[in-house]
Amino acid sequence: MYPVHFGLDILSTSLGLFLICLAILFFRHRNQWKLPPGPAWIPLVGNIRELTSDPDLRIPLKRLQKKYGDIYTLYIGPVPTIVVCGYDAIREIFIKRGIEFSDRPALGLPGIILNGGKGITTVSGDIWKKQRKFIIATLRHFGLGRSKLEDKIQTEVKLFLSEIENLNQEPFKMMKPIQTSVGNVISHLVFGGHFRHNDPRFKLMMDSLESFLQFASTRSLVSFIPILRFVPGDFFGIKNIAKQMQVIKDFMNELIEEHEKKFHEGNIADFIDAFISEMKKQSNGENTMFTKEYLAAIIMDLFLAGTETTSTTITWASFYLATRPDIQSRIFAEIKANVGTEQLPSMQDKQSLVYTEAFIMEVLRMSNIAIFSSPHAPEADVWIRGFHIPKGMQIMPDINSVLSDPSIWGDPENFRPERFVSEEGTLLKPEEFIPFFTGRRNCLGESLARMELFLFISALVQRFELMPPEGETLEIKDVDGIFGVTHAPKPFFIRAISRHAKEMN
Ligand code: HEM
Repeated sequence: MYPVHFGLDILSTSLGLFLICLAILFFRHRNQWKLPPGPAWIPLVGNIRELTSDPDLRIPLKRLQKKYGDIYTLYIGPVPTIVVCGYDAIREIFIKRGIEFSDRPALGLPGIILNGGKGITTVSGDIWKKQRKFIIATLRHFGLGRSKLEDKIQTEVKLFLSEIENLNQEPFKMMKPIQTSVGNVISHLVFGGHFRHNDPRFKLMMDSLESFLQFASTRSLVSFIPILRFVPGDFFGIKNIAKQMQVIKDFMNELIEEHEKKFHEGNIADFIDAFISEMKKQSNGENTMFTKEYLAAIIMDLFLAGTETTSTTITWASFYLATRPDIQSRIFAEIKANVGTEQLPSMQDKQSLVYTEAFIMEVLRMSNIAIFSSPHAPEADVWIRGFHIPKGMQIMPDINSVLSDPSIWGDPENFRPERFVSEEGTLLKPEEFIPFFTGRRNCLGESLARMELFLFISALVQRFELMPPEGETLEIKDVDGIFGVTHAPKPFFIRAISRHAKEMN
């Protein structure tokens, strides 16, 4: 008994002291800074109660915006966070004053486990500027936004279509095959090659990526309360996730070593080669970001940022196609009239496939996969609309508040691709359409993602008719509402009926 009591005394005293320190910090914050208003919070867990008050995260966020206005303070665990809602506030802060708000806040636990702050997505200041410039220039060199890359994507589209064909109309979940396909598009750019859909090494790496993303989700308890990592044992799965991250790091390091062995300055074939070349040029410089550690972290970021996002969007698209046969028929009719059914749609066809592109935009708007974008931080102390916010404080743009704003879209709750088509039949591109966010730190892979979405989705509709499994119905209430790193649909089954086989019967 005694040792237990002793242990509890120490624990309760430490906890008490910790809470007092937090309270002091809070009142110092309030006095020192003039933070925007927000709901009362509980030390350590912050506003977790408000954020989890509805399984659909968008509902409490709307409630908070209504009560506290377009800029309010929310405690995510113990971390004070400024939430920015509505297009006007987002434009004012992230576009007009973008230079001041392009940093990232200090790393949370997922970032520490992921790359210790060395990848592109988590860095700030000068390192971020140099890295972003290098990555964009190098990816462009290897075809980003050009026909060179289109050929590589089409290779993956064909493999994806034959995977679906091989299912012989059996019900399947879209996420797995599409994840491998878009992961392979990144592989082409980064490693200069791709992996078979059943390659065990690639599969292990992709599964580990998925586990990491689930762990890093905004709703995982340790993301809210990083101090929980010190709880003995592995109740929160942190050791397990660190092990999975090691699998990914080993995979990346093996590929980097293979590239180093074959490296030839006259034959720079992919992103890794280009980075190694720069590493050699800068090997004498101090504080260089061209090191093997940075390279591994950047590649990991490109996989993480480029795979889950695109595959989740295509999975949402397959849901809307399967549940809205009227829309699916209209897309197919457009493809049939403008491209035919023999050759796959290409980027050249995009201009004539206005309704197909409008459908993709509506999927991006409705599914709204990056609800909180990524956190930003001011590079110095700043004033916004009369509030005084310290350097480095976490600032979250609420993208959903823009993509579902009735004053912009009229009927945001309805899935209606026509909203992106003008009376003259041309594609409308409203500036408030910001699924890739906006400003200086917007999505670095937007042009790649939009190319992939167009080529995969148009080919899917050209070759297959998607529908729910036989005798079953599928509705938005069945799939809506997993708010992890992305807003993903709950797993669901669909069937793909080959249009060619249907015609032959
Ligand atoms: C439908 C697909 C995608 C969506 C909706 C999406 C959305 C986003 C959003 C909202 C951000 C945060 C921007 C910010 O911090 O302000 C972001 C950042 C980023 N995205 Fe994407 N993304 C997609 C696909 C891709 C792809 C294919 C790549 C591959 C290269 C990629 C690479 C990145 C990177 C590297 C960043 C961090 C940029 C930085 O910190 O400077 N994304 N994306």
